[in-house]
Amino acid sequence: MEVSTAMWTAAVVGAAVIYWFVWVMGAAEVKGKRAVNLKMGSITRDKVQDKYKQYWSFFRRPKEDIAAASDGDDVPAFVDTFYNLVTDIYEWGWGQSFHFSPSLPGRSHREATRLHEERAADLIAARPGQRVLDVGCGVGGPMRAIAAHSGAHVVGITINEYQVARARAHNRKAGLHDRCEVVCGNFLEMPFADASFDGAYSIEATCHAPRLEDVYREVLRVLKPGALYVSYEWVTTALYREDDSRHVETIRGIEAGDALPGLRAQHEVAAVARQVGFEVVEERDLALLPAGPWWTRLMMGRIAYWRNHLLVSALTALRVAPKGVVEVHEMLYETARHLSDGGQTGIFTPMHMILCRKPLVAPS
Ligand SMILES: C=C(CC[C@@H](C)[C@H]1CC[C@H]2C3=CC[C@H]4[C@H](C)[C@@H](O)CC[C@]4(C)[C@H]3CC[C@]12C)C(C)C
Ligand SMILES: C[S@@+](CC[C@H](N)C(=O)[O-])C[C@H]1O[C@@H](n2cnc3c(N)ncnc32)[C@H](O)[C@@H]1O
Repeated sequence: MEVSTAMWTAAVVGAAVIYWFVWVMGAAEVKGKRAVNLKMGSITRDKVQDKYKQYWSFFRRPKEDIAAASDGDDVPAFVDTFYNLVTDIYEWGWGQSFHFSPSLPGRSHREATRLHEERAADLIAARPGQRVLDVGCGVGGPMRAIAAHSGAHVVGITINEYQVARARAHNRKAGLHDRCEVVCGNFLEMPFADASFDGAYSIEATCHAPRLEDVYREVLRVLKPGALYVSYEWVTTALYREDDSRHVETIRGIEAGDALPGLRAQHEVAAVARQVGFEVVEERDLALLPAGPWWTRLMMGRIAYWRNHLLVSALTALRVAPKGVVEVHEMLYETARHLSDGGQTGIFTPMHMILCRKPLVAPS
């Protein structure tokens, strides 16, 4: 074979391999966000690396320091930065629902995710004609599933503008834009009138609040008397021991890589709900048996993580993805390790469910 023919053959085969790697292997879970389209939210390309460094130096501090700094008031701005950095990577590698769910034998991750979301809608008895609030809605995976399942009108709030744009685009594409609304705002000071919702839910979102009571008080304010609120909370369980250095490392790793100002203990959640004025109807860790393990989805993906690491490195080298994406991806990889350790040891759960009711008569 002539040299030029060999070179052409190598070039064509190389291009086919790259095409296959980027476009065909693409997303780990849901097609729709491709690696070549990874943006870093509303951060301009040249600022990604700096923003990541600022984020990391803020959240890797001990939780006491985060709470002490401006009394926790800086937290929402850094959470916003976090979601600018991770939203596209989450969509690309996980899907449109940014949460975990118990695994179900014989069911796909997508089905298990949807059933976990529908369970929230059923717990608050959401139905057609109602106006339901999604506290910390992400790009709206749960919102669309709940609107479709219950027939209710869902209003979501997120601090991150980029997520608002993504969620609205997904709502339109799904033909649910008449029943799903998205608002950009802080769930610690919501731009909604008192007693304006028939129900509310939060899925793995209120863990970002520096003080849980602040977000629960806001939810209580906007609910009508008698309305129900369900939350899936990230907490440490009774198995967590502060004197075990491996436990501490796992929990610190989860907090730093997930923009959390400090995980709460499981037993604190109901106390906070009662303190702000809710009646607690039920609370239960949805990760406990007979539920299938939620963390296996993270562990099964080790090979996928390496493929994704190679992809983001190649795309950064080719200047398709902005500088800094590799670091963000690396941080998520580390976080996944801590999360699955937390799940396997049982010291952490991302699905402590609490169901509350706003009393019909305000306590005097
Ligand atoms: C509720 C929160 C987010 C929970 C999860 C949706 C995300 C937590 C960790 C994320 C991921 C970790 C590893 C990534 C992997 C390295 C990459 O190749 C593809 C995406 C990941 C799987 C990513 C996906 C989303 C998570 C599972 C928090 C923030 C309160
Ligand atoms: C892990 S995501 C979960 C999103 C969604 N519940 C889901 O399951 O797909 C957490 C969400 O909480 C939102 N959030 C965090 N802190 C917030 C705040 N102070 N005000 C409003 N939204 C906030 C984030 O922007 C993000 O949308």
